Amino acid sequence: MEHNNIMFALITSGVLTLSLVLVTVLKYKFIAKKKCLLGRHVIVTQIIKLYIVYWSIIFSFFQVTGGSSGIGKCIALEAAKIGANVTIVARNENRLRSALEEIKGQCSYNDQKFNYLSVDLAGDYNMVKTTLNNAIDEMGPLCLFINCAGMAICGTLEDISSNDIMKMINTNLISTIQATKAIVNEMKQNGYGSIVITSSLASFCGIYGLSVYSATKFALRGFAEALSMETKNFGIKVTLALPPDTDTPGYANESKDKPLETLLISETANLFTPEEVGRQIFQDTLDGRFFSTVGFEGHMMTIFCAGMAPYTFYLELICQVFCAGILRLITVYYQFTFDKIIKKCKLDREHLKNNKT
Ligand SMILES: NC(=O)C1=CN([C@@H]2O[C@H](COP(=O)(O)OP(=O)(O)OC[C@H]3O[C@@H](n4cnc5c(N)ncnc54)[C@H](OP(=O)(O)O)[C@@H]3O)[C@@H](O)[C@H]2O)C=CC1
Ligand SMILES: CCCCCCCCCCCCCCCC(=O)[C@@H](N)CO
Repeated sequence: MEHNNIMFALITSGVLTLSLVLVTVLKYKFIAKKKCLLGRHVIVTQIIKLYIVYWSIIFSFFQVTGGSSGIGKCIALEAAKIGANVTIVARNENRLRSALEEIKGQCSYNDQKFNYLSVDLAGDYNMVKTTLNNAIDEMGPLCLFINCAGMAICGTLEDISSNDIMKMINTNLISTIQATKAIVNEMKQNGYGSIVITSSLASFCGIYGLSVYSATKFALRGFAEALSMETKNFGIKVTLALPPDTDTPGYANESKDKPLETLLISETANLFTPEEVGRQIFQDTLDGRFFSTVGFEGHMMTIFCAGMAPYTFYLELICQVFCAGILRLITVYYQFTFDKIIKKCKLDREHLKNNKT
């Protein structure tokens, strides 16, 4: 009996090993033809998947808009670490040059290529298209395009100037639409790649003091879902990045005149470092996920606010189907706390005003 068990165990493990090797060889042989696997559902064991995906990234070309600062720069650093050729895009050349030096410092291979492009992505479309496509001609087929340019100007609607409104619409919405339009055809012709649209948790929940900003970020959600539908049959994956408050230069700038209500409500989803957020966005993009966020509240909101967004794996779909109802109840509690914050800030402001008079 003992002898039979040993034989059975040996034969089973032999068959399993052989089938794993066979699957790997077939996948490797089939997939190796693709220059880039980003977003590909490489259905082999996790270890082999990581090896093949990361192997395919070496010397693949990535473009990161808003890559001279904050979250965009951190994503560019992650790409450089695993061997990608990286181009960062922004307006200010001094910041681009210093960011590029930092990114070069993270490279893993001597012949990785790095470049920067100084262009206003919300400016003339033909200039944007020419600039981005010249870089592609120079650096090779585009594998991953990350839209990270954006900014927030905080304040109640009556306090936001029409100039600020146009600035947020141009920077957050027009720049992403124009930059993506400029490269999408190239990616479709290649038949592979990934596009990241950086929105915000404020695209799931309109926030006091971020009315116009939330509008631009809600719009990016619709843009990402539609783009995902348009590109999925061309082997392209779209990732919608939904960061909570992230401690970047942009965050420091927007905090200068941020209403207390906005600060206290946004704090609900905590404050993260750009490294944490950038690493998560990069990893989720490699995994071909549609939603990318960090933190408990962020993940709860992607389950609750899924709507008609594409799901990436069955567990995510099951959570959305069975948890959306109860999460709706939980959001009532959050709305109750937000209302309390807003009432208290209003009362405090009135007391302060009365004490002054
Ligand atoms: N920080 C946060 O709390 C959160 C940020 N986000 C989003 O993440 C993204 C990055 O934010 P963050 O890292 O804080 O921002 P930063 O201000 O740190 O960086 C923004 C980058 O975008 C570039 N940029 C801005 N406007 C343009 C333009 N018209 N054309 C080309 N490049 C432009 C800037 O460079 P230059 O000025 O030289 O052009 C800079 O490189 C934004 O879309 C933001 O809305 C979302 C949620 C939270
Ligand atoms: C379903 C149960 C959980 C519900 C939790 C609700 C929490 C809402 C918090 C919203 C935080 C918005 C941060 C915006 C950050 C941003 O974009 C600004 N820094 C501008 O850059």
